Amino acid sequence: MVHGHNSGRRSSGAGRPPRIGIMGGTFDPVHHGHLVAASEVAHLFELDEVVFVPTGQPWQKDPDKVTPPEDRYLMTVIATAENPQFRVDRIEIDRDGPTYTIDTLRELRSSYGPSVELFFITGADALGAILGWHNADELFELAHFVGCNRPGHRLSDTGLPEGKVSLVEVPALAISSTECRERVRKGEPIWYLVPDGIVRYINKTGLYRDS
Ligand SMILES: Nc1ncnc2c1ncn2[C@@H]1O[C@H](COP(=O)(O)OP(=O)(O)OP(=O)(O)O)[C@@H](O)[C@H]1O
Ligand SMILES: O=C(O)c1ccc[n+]([C@@H]2O[C@H](COP(=O)([O-])O)[C@@H](O)[C@H]2O)c1
Repeated sequence: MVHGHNSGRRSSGAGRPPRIGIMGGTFDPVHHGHLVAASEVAHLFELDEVVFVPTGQPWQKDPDKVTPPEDRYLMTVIATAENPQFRVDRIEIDRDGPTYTIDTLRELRSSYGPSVELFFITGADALGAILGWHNADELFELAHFVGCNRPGHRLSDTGLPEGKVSLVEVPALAISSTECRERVRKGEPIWYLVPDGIVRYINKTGLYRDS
């Protein structure tokens, strides 16, 4: 198990460089689709740790429709707290300006050290849009990308650099944050779509009720 950012010089228990997964997302709210994808990729790629990175200011989304970062961060902490292999990083929440994955990968690469292998985990929809991300070309030099299937989205690596992307099948969960928010707004249950603690956090704070 790898703890903290300065563990890059250590080898993992398997005697190889540590392998760190990075699960970036708006997590508005975090749901079981995110958690299953992270867990399955951790298993398939023998990751030592998965770092969940809630976005600060997702520049391709309408800022008026995105929940404050601190709520999204707290929900991600609650959802991942029981898994010793998962942790949450504030790196994007605490950075000013629009959130670019390239900045996050540069920072994580520099704090973990050069020997660590980084795997950025995305769903099929995010992977399909990756060429429109800030400094897209450089992304693939800093991490290996793992694309996961997602109901309603075609999983493809067409146009992406060879050898830099893996496509994997994870147990398909037709859950989206949009649907969770909409269900809360309509007074419908979201039990079992998200961890129990997220239902309670949303009930306690009143999030999504009037949006
Ligand atoms: N059900 C799912 N299965 C696999 N990957 C998923 C699933 N839901 C989200 N992801 C992936 O997790 C990452 C973060 O997603 P995000 O936080 O935007 O959730 P979302 O459900 O897509 O949200 P929204 O509906 O608000 O767009 C993205 O790479 C996305 O593709
Ligand atoms: O770097 C970018 O330009 C960029 C543009 C869109 C999305 N991303 C990242 O992709 C991940 C999933 O984003 P989203 O919008 O589907 O929650 C998350 O880590 C975002 O920061 C990154």
